[in-house]
Amino acid sequence: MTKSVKEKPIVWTISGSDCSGGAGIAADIKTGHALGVEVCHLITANTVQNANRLVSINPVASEILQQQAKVLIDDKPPSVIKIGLIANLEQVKWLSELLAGFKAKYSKIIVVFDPVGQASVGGSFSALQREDLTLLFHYVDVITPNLMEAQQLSNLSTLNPVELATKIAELGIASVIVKGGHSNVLDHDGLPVSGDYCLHRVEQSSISYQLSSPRINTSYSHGGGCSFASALAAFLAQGYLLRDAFTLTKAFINQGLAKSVTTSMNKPDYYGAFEQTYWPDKADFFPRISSNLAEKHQGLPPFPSLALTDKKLGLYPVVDSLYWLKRILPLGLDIIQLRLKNKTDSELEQLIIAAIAISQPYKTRLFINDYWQLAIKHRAYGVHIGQEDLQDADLTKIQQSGLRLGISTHGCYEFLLAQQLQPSYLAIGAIFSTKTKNMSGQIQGVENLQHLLKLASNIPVVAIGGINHQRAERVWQTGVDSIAVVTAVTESENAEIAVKQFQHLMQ
Ligand SMILES: Cc1ncc(COP(=O)(O)OP(=O)(O)O)c(N)n1
Ligand SMILES: Cc1nc(C(=O)O)sc1CCOP(=O)(O)O
Ligand SMILES: [Mg+2]
Repeated sequence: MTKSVKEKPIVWTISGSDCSGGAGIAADIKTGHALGVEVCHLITANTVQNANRLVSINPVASEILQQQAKVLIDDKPPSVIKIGLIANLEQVKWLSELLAGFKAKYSKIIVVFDPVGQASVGGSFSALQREDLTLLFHYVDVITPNLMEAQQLSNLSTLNPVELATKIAELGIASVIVKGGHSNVLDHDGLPVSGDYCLHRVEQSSISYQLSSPRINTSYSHGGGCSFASALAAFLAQGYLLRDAFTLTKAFINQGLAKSVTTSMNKPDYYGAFEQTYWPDKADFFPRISSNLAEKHQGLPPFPSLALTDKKLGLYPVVDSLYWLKRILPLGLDIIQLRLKNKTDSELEQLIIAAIAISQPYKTRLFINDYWQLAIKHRAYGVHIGQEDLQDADLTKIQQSGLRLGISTHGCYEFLLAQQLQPSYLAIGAIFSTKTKNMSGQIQGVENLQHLLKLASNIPVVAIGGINHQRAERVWQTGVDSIAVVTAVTESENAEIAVKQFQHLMQ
């Protein structure tokens, strides 16, 4: 079904027009449409340029921009505003005032700023210095400089993206993404990589995300920077968390660069336009996630498989007591989880010992949630670990003890990172909202589950969160290997019948 304009999130782009059609507004509109958002455009300057040179800038009067903002704000209010070329100080002042008003009235608007400085064909787009933009920085949520722009913004000469981003964040911007497309970093095999770094401040602390991909060489990248920021804006407008919007954006850029390689080969000396393609859905274009967790476990062998011959895992009940285990184990399931919460240490150990003993006579694989030390100690079949516990869990120990490992993920960043660890299965949640656990901000929906399944290697995937009988069919049709449920079994009128109905659906 096609989305109506009303259903589509709206992104405003406030940037310059590139008459050659490769960068600026043209790139923003093509990117937005490729990714399913509506784009309104306020043109800050009418540039004269072609593939070889930048001839002139020609700013548009702020009064016209203000009139455009005024007629659009009630008619097509933005979820995200993407800012590109700002041509002069008068525009900085106008934009700062506009954003101050919007931020006061519509607190959810996200502002993404791509600080367009140098033209890639040579020449400068604007004489504005970092100091001239100070006022504007107050209203920017995410800034996306390349390495050169990051050096200008930070007043540092280093090429280290961490140092650059940290310094830029001091300007008062919550999230800084330093694009590494122009860096000279090599991977372990001496091949050039393109690494992007994101520093994200949340309240008093900060989180960082680092993505890397093999460098794609093409001379058709004109407008790639604008497309990066507008893709990020489009994903954020669709409700993706920053880490997922960042990952999807990197994949979109890789996909576009790869597409233009063939064109580039025909005309190697011509500087052509970046190709905006479509929703990134090929695993090959998604980046590698660099993180302490991934580095720590590099070289760790895959976790043991679930040895599922050629059938799917099917229904995966997650229960919180021995009562439920005893009731459900005789129903012929391939997998079950004991998820204990709010127990004392001695209660936990006794319950886990008993659960393992009770499940012995059955073919059902018993996973213990959270308590990996006890699962190892008492030789459970497997352990399920969530994102909060993943950093501290000793995966090497779990691996060496022969336990199977399941990992929870919520969105493409966590999914790709967990997949790099090669667990026995990956869970994706929450598919729908659920009363069992507070998953706000992490609801995937069936459409996103479908996108994530395209990134899956041969590791079985479990869908979890808010899945009941009514919703199960749609979820099962995506091709997942298993559906995990809590309340659809434990709060059903008759658990045995509920299990049978799910089993029937997943035959
Ligand atoms: C199959 C499956 N998927 C996800 C979860 C959630 O695990 P986690 O993120 O560790 O959260 P808690 O269950 O500990 O609240 C799960 N248990 N099982
Ligand atoms: C325990 C749990 N983990 C989730 C995740 O997304 O990681 S969702 C969830 C709750 C599942 O319960 P119900 O089937 O009752 O909705
Ligand atoms: Mg947990």
